[in-house]
Amino acid sequence: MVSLYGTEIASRLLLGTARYPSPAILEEAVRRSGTGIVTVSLRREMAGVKKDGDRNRGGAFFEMIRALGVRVLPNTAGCHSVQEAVLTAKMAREVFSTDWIKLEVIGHHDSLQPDVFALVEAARILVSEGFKVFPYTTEDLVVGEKLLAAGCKVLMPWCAPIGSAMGPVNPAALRAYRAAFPEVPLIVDAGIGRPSHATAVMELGYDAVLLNTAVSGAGDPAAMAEAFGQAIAAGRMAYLADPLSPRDMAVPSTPVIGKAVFDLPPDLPASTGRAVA
Ligand SMILES: CC(=O)[C@@H](O)[C@H](O)COP(=O)(O)O
Repeated sequence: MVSLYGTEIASRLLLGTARYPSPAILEEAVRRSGTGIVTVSLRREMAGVKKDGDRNRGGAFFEMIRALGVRVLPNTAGCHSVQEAVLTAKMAREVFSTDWIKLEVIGHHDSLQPDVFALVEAARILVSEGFKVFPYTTEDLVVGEKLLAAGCKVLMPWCAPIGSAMGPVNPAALRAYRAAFPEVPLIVDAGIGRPSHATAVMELGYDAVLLNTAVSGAGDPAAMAEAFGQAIAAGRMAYLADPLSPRDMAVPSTPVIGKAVFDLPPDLPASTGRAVA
């Protein structure tokens, strides 16, 4: 269970809904992942409506998402300014009847790195209008503090650029971020490529993982979704089980007391009591 804005969610995997080979495969992936939250890009779906002229396209997709029976976290993917993000969030609130919003304000064309200045500003506006904001951010500690001061109760640092599948490129920064915000639910968002990446960030103590491309772009998205569900649960269990820290020196894993002796020196009295193998 993870608690996000006072709502208890059973799965620690948040799944994106973009770029699946078909709606049926998306549905199957959601089901097999065990996720309790899917994120949906309002802007992307509405843009699709404009492009192909099919005015039902966006509506049909949103209906299908609603029918999945999981919580919807609309997102502002593709927004590049405060105004655009705020407007998209308001439209999403109407379409999905939710005050939850995953806030993305993209600042850099190639890396899709968030514009953290605009992000903080948009978060401040949306919180003041009653939204529960999930900000997609970098692992910058100061930006994290400013987002909390703006009223965010959850932080979502990236582990690598969106869609890159690189996995955690800066584990030390993610560790420092976790340590800096011990009481805040932290969700790693973007850049995860494999289930082992998700396990690794969960072992650092992150509360959940949000991912899309690693599942939708896999050869078998539904099977990959299930693998991610299990990997995230395993990482959480390992974190709670208090894993060892790495050491520089070898430490025998077999106890030496009472071990068998293979070649006793000839002058050793039998009274030493050492076993002879
Ligand atoms: C779907 C969504 O919200 C993405 O913008 C998100 O950041 C996931 O990134 P990946 O596709 O790299 O998992």
